[in-house]
This record gives sequence, C-alpha cells and structure tokens, in this order.
Amino acid sequence: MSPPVLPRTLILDYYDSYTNNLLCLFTQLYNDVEVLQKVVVIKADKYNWLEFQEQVLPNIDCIILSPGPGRPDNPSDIGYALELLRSHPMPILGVCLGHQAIGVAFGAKIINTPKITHGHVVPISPVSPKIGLFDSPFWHSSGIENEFEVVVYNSLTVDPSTIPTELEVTAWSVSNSDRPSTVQGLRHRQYPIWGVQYHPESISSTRGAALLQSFLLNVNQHYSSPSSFPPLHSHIVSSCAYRVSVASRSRPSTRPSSALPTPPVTPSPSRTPSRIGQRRGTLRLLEKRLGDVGKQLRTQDVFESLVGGALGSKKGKERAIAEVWLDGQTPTRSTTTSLATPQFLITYSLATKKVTLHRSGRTTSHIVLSETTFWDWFSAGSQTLTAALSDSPAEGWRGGWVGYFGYEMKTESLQGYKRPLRGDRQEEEVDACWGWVDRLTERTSAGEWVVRGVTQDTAGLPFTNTDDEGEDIPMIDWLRSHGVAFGTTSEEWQEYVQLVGTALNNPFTSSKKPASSFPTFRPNATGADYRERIDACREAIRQGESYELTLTTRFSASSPDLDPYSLYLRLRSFNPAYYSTYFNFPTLTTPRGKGLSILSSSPERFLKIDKSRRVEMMPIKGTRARVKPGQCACLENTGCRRKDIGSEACVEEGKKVDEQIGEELRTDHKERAENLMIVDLIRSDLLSCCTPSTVSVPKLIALESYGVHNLVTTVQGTLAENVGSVECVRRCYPPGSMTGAPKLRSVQMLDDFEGEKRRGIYSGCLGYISVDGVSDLSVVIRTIVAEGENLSIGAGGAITWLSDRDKEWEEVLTKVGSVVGKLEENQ
Ligand SMILES: C=C(O[C@@H]1C=C(C(=O)O)C=C[C@H]1O)C(=O)O
Ligand SMILES: NC(=O)CC[C@H](N)C(=O)O
Repeated sequence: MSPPVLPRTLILDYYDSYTNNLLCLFTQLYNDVEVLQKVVVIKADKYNWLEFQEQVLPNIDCIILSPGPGRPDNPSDIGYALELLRSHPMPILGVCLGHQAIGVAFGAKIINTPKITHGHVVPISPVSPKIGLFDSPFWHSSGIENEFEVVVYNSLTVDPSTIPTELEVTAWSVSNSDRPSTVQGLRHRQYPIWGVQYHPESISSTRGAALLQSFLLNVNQHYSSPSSFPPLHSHIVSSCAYRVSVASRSRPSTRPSSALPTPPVTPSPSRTPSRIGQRRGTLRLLEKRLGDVGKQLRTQDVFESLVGGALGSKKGKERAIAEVWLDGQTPTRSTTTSLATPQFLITYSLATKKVTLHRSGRTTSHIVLSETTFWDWFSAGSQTLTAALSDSPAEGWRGGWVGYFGYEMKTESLQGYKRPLRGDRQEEEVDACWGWVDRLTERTSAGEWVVRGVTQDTAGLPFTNTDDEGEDIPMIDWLRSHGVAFGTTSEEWQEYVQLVGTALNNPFTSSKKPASSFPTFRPNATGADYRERIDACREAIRQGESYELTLTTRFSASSPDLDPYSLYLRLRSFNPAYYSTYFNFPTLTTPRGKGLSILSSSPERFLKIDKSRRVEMMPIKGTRARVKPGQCACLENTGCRRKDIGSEACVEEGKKVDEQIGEELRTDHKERAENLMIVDLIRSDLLSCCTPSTVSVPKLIALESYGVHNLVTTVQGTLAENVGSVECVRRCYPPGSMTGAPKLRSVQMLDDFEGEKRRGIYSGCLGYISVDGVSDLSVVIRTIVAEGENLSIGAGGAITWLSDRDKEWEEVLTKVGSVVGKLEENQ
C-alpha cells in the first residue's frame, strides 16, 4: 500500500531531545527531498500565538506537537498549544507532552503516572474495536495483533477519571502486577485531533511508521484527498531550528570560496574586515610513509625526541607552544598514535568573548567577538580552509586543528540556553583551545611511522596589520593579518621529514619513568551532599522536568612538584584507552594556575567524521566495576578461597566473575533504559546535521569492557552537504551522555544541582578536526586536568527515577578509582 500524499507538516518542538526523530519517521515512508520540502521542525517559542496564526497556519496542512519536559498545564512549558488545540484549525497529532496537552485543553487533569518510566519498552493495546489512528488500513496491514511494544518516557499522565466526554481513549498500556494500565492514546470525537502518550519515534518502538501513516491518511481525508499538497513556503522552512539540505538541492550561497584568501598587500583600514586579496593560496595534504624505519622504537621515546614531554628535555630550543600526543591505546580496537607540536593556538574565553592567538616566543594577540559566537567564527574559518584544499579528504588526522571545547561552550551551542554567566565566572577561563598543526608524525596500528603535513603553495606573506580592535573580523583574515600561515613551505616540509627520519634513525631512550603513584584525590562534594543532589534529580524527574540527568562532581589534588607528563605515563600504563591523550600547553594560564595539561584515558567516542562525511557517535551509558585481568575473585560455592589469591584457579574464577558482571550489566533493564534514552537523544542530535534517511543505529547497547564494563551504542549518519565538521560538532554539543535528556532542560537543572560550578574541560570534547573535515573527538571523561599545581578529575553518572543513591555514589567512586586509584576517604 503506498503511503498517503504528504501534506505540509509542522512539527512544533517543545525543546525535547527526541523531536527530530519524528521527522526521521517520515523518511521510512518518503524520500529525503520530499520530506525536507514538506516537513519542518520549528521551536515552539519561535512565534507567539498571534504571529503563528497569521504567518504559519495559512501555510501548513497539519501539526505534530512534540514531546517535552515539564507539564502541559504550565504555560511556560506549553506556550499556545492549548489555544491551538481548542481552535482546532487543522489536523493535530500530539506525542507525549503534546498528547497530555490534548487532555488539558479539553478539561482533563494531569497526575503522576502510577509507575514513572523512562526509556523502557512496554506493551500497549488499542481498545477493541480499534478506533482513531489505530483503525486504518495502514494499521491493519502492519500485522493485526492486539498488543505491540513501544517505548515510554513519562512521569505524568492524563488522569483517566477526568477525561471529558469530547475525548475518547484509543489505547491503554497492558497492565501487570506492578504496572497498572495507563492511557496511551486519545482522540477527539469531533475534531481531527489525536494523541499518543508513548514515543512512536523511539528506536525501540514498534509500529511507529504505521501510526504516522494513519495520521497522514486522516489529514488527506480532512482535505478531501487532494492529488498533491504544495511544498512549504520558504519563510516557514527558514524558521526551522536547524536546516539540512540534500544533494539534489542547490548549495547555499554562503558556501566558502574555493581558495584561501591571502591578506591584501596593504593593510586594510582600521575596523574594516580585510577583504579577500587577489592572490589565493592552495592547501595540499602531504604524506610520507617510512616503512620499517623505527618500527622497533617505543612511542614514548619518539614522542619525547620529536615533541617534548619531559620537562626541560628540549634545552636550548624554544619551548613548544603545545605538545600533543593522541595516544590511542587499546588491544581490542586498532588505533593510531599521532605526535605534533602545533604552530599556533587560539583560545577562547566565554566570559569576555575574547579569542587569543598564542605563538611560541611571541606576545599574544586578541580579538573580541561582538556579534558572533566562537562556534560560528571558528566554523566559518575552518570551512574556508577546507574549501582551499586541492586534495580530496583522506582518512585519519592529516593536519589541521587539535584541541578541545570545554563543557561551558554549551552556552553558545544550545539553542534556547538563557543562563547568564554568573559573577564568579568573569575570570578568563580557557573554554576552548585549538592548535593548528601542519606537520605531524603518526604511527599506524601496524607500527609503521608516517609523516604528514599540510602545505600552502603561496606561503604566508609578511603582513603588518595588527589591528586588534576590528569587530568580528573573519578568523582567517584575522590570523593572516598576524602573519599566520596555514601550511608549510616545501622547504619546511622537507626539513620536517628529515627531522623525523633522524629521530627514528638515532634512537633515544627516555629516562622518564611513570610516576610511582597519583597524589591522593579528595572529593569536592561529600558522599552525603552527592546523595542529596541525587534526590533532587529524582524529584525533578518525578515532576516531569527531565527523563535522565547526568549528575557530576569533581575530585581534586595538589602537589608543589607536579610533573603532569610522568603522571600521564602512569595513566597510560594502568588505564590504556581508545582515546588516551596527552596535551600540554605550558604557556596557558587559567584561574587555577600557570601551565595546562590534559591527561585523558577516555573510552568514549563523541563524534567521528570520516572522509565520506559519515558521522559516527558512540554514547556510553551503563557502568560496572571489573575484576581486572589477573585479579582474583571467588564464585559462590566453588571452593575458591581468598587465601588462594594468585593461584591459577582463583584467577580463572576472576575471569568468570568479570564476565558475569558484564552480562548482568548488559541485561539490566535500568541500565538499558539509561542507554536507550541517550541513543534516542543522539539520533535526534545527528538528525539536526545529517541527511535524515541516513541516520541509523547499527549497534544497539553492546558491552565493552576496558577499565570498567560499559554499555555502548553506535549511531551513524551522513553529514548534510550544507553542514561542515565544526558546525556538526556544535549542533550535537554538549555530548548527550554528559547531560541527560531532554538536553536543554537537563543542562539548566544540572547547573543548579551542581551549584553553578564549572565542569570545565571535563564533560566537553577533545581530539582533532583535520583541515579536510575528517574528525575524531572523545567525550572528556576519565581525564585528569592539571593547572599549575592543581589536579582535578570529574566524574558522575546518569540519574534516573530508578537510581539508588548509594549505588550511584559508588559508581562515581568506581569511575574515578579506575583512573587515579585510591581516593581519600570522605563519605
Ligand atoms: C559521567 C561520566 O560518564 C558518563 C556516564 C556513564 C554512565 O552513566 O554509565 C558512562 C559514561 C559517560 O558517558 C563519567 O565518567 O564521569
Ligand atoms: N516525553 C514527554 O513528552 C514527557 C512529558 C512530561 N514531561 C512527562 O514527564 O510526563
């Protein structure tokens, strides 16, 4: 049966993190071009009621009210939806919050649902005989059974005893001994209005597309089944939250020029952004493979001889502005190692909106962004560089940016985030830091050394304009006005290849040893405080404000003779991880000290973009401590005694217990729900930047066991052609696994619960964004940050309604302990 003719559909987004998944349901029935011409997601507060009636209603055929945080009887959560429903100008489908709004609009009351449930699969059953959306040819052809499984995310429900006669229940959840039946579907007896309490758009709901088809069929019938509906008016399309375009459409006019602008030969007048000059530079990717040379060397030794690491090891040479070691290290997934010293760094402070350029041995320069965000500025600049590349994109890090976005960069990435920066945040923090690398050395997973670089055929001209007062000068113009080049000359490239060859042919053996221990970390919040915050999170969830909140805290240590590099050597030997990384920025200063180093053992992929623009995110949710390989454990009733520690039998049992713990985690309903909630959120994030039909979940909730056991899901999509890599990161930022869902509301509540404390680099993302757009970024967890003499490590976990306060605190201690070992007692 072919799907109904597609009407112009407006999805009103109540700041949920699942709304784009509703759009994705359409792609099961229609192609991307048609969906993007006819279906649009608009934030619910984009228009007021009057504007909505005048500008939007005449240009659309039907409306879907999205799920969302909060209550349908709270005007600040639901806006004009109640007026809209009462005036029933066209067919409307309400989902979850939208469904509850239908109840409220016509007089029903909202109460807490008897069993608060988020991210679980439950069976529901349409009433018999089937009515409303469950009574359509599409529904019947999807297999006529009386029950089907759906995912629910709700704390609230329509009180069945208050449902007015105008409304009729169309489906109930199937009750069992601990789950009473609740209203799962409603329809208006007279008007074209339907609602479902469950989430048809969830990855684990069945019959989602059948429900949508039933709705669209009703819309067609409402308009007497026309042969077609017109496409959406451009002003409606342009008001959508995020725009993606598909290949058959023309490229946006803002697409960067195909070559790198060189600065004009004469300085541009003060306050005028420099114009694109006549000469254009072209960037090229270079690579030289070194075969067997140096294959036998330890990466640590090569890192130290090429880049640094050991303080003072580069005597007589100018200290590098940054030392970078992307030190992927796992025996189970093959990874590469990259070593580099960036040519320059740019840092950004949110409080002052100041971007600073740092170069080795030179004074810093600044620019203040007045109208734009760092994301937009950096994204446009990076797009310009990508467009200047004359080679096709290539896999891996080929040079370009390396660095991090701190968690607070959410202030500029999240649409609708309105919190003012508080007074105590006025100090200059390094909220983002990106280094430019045009020479790097990589070790492949097979152990071969490869030299890589970016060259520019017209090397940076000497340029004297140091006008720091200009407003929002585009990134490339500003950097070039300071004489910055974005690629090596061919001489510089040759020199670098020679340097690496010499280093590999003249092995150097480091005398640097891993630190013998970590300083003792103490929790910034007591266990009692943390437990209280867990209670506050659960109360917010009970009220329907959030479905899941990733609550975090911080642990600190300090030591006057701190050597972050030797601590990193310890970390990499005890807790190797896929995203193990060492960054050292010796000249950067934060409010906590001079010199910033990041020692990461993150296992979690935030976002990877490959050369064919395939984006992959791998959120982790669900954590258990491991019995480490070689450790002893005893199964019940097996005769193994702790006194056998070290015996083969005991180690064997340790392995079995470890497997058992992993299996328990994989099958645990609470943990699976935590994971699913973030999977649906990540799908929705990716739909804000990918071609909708390409977003898929190839691996749902798989067990991965490194330092701890974790449940990991893989979500993929293909980047829409109008979205660059930095923009993709921005639209998905901050990482959903560190916020909970719905993202915006959860983040704002966490700001309160965490006492408005900064998370800083922890909870952000870190890695590379190659000049060609190929990127790989981790979620910054299991990471020690060293600032001057101070060390800190953040840790947390997802709080849901089912969370147990003691177990959650235990989980935090497990996570930190897996990185830094024993903690100071402070329960
Ligand atoms: C918050 C942290 O971890 C996040 C929460 C996890 C969980 O709740 O199981 C797992 C991985 C991370 O996404 C952390 O490690 O500090
Ligand atoms: N997913 C939703 O739309 C949830 C609606 C409402 N906030 C509740 O908790 O019931």
